[in-house]
Amino acid sequence: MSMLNETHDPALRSWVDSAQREGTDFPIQNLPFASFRRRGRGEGWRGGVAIGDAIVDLAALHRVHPFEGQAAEALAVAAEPQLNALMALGPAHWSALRLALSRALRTGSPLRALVEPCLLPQSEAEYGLPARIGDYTDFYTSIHHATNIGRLFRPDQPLLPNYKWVPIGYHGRSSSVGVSPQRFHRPCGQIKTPDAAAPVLAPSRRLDIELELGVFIGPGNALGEPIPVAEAESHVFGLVLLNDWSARDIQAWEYQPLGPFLAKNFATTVSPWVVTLEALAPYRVPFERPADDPPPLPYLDDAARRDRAAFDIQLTIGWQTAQMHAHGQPEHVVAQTNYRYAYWAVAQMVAHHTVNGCNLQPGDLLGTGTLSGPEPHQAAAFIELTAGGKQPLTLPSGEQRTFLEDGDTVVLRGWCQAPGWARIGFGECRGTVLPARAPAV
Ligand SMILES: O=C(O)/C=C/C(=O)CC(=O)CC(=O)O
Ligand SMILES: [Ca+2]
Ligand SMILES: [Mg+2]
Repeated sequence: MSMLNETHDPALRSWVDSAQREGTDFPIQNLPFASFRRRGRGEGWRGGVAIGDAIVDLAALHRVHPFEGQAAEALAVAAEPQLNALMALGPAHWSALRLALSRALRTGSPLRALVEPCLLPQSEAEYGLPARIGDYTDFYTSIHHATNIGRLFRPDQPLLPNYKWVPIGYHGRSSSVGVSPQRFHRPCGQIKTPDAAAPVLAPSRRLDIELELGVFIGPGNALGEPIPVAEAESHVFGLVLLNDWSARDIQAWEYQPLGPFLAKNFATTVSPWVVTLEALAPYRVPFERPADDPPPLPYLDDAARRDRAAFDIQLTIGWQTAQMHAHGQPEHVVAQTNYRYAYWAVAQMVAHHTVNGCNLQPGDLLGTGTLSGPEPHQAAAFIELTAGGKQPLTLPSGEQRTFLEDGDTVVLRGWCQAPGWARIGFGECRGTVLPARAPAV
C-alpha cells in the first residue's frame, strides 16, 4: 500500500491542462476525494476527485460505467453523498480506483471522451463534510506543542511524565466539525481571571487556533479487537487539514482534571479534500526519536516501518483581518511547520486508540494535535506564537494581534514538495470568527 507505483510517476501528464499548472495542489499524482455539489442549483451531494482546477463528478462518471472490477465497485460507492462506504472498502479498492482514474485522466487516454463530460469547475462547487463523522478524537502528538503549552498552563511541570509513553488524546465532539470555509460565533463560557474571586460567563477573549492534520478512518475494527500497529495504516483512508479552534481562557479554567471540554467543541474546521495515504507515499520519511528517549512499548512499535512511518508535509498558518479582507489583502503567513516533527505517528494513534478493544468506524476522525515544530516560528497555535498573549504579531495592515478578533479569518495550507516528485497539496482550511451571541443568563 505504501509502495510507489505508476500513479506516482512525476512524468505523468493529464489532458486536463490546469493539472500541469505550476504550483497546483492537484496534479494527476494527487487525486484527492471530497463530497461536493454545485452551488445554488439544488443538486445533491456526491463524491468528487480533484484534478487541476476541476472536479471529476464521480456520480456522473459512475453512470457511464467506465471501469471494471474493484475500481468499478469503489466508484459505485464513491458516487454516494458522503464517502463512508468508500472508506469502508479498504486499500485494495482505493488503490484500484486511483489507478483507474489516473489512467483515465492521462494524456492520450482512450477514456477521455467518456470522462471529459463529467468534469466541473471547482469555482462552481461547494463542499460538504467528506464523511458522516461518528466520532472525533483529538491527539496531542507534537512534543513541542505539549512542552510549549504545558509551560504556559503548568510552569512547574510542562511535559507530564506519561508523554513519552502514551499517545495522549481526548474524545472530541463530532457534531460541531464543519468543512472549510466555516463561519462560527465566538463562544461564551466560564472565564476566571487570576485576580477574580469567581468566574463569569462571557465571550472568550483568548480565542485561538490549532493547526493539525485530520485522519479519516477507513475500515473499522470489531468491538474488542485491537488493530495491530503493523496493520494500522490499512485502516486509514487519508488526511485533511484541521483547525481545532480553542478558547484558551475557557480552557484554563475548565480543563482540570478531565481535559478540554467546552473550550474546544464549539467548532472544528476540516479542509474538504481528503488526500489518500497512497498519494502521500513519495513523502514518507523516517520516524525519528531522540536516542535517549524510551522506545515505544511493543504494541506501538512497528520496527519494519520505522523508516517511513512519518510524513514530510509542509504546513502554514495565514491570518487575515476584516480590514485586510476589505482592502483585498490576502492572508499573511504567521507560522510554518511540518508534520514530520510529530512524536507519535498515524499508525501509533490508531493502534493506541484500539488497544483496549475500542472500535473505530469508517469516517471516524482523528486529530493529530497541534503540529508545532522545534523552532519558535514553527508554533502551530497563537498562544505559543505570542508567548501566551504577551508578544503581539504585527500584520501587513499594521494591525496587531495576539488572539482572534471578530471578523478575522484563518487559512491553513498544507503541501508536500521535493525535487523529482509531483507536488501533493491539501488545498485550504479556512474559517472566520463572527461576533459572540449574547451570553445565556
Ligand atoms: O497541555 C494542555 O493542558 C492542553 C493541551 C491542549 O490544548 C489539548 C489539545 O487540543 C491537543 C493538541 O491539539 O495538541
Ligand atoms: Ca487540538
Ligand atoms: Mg475543536
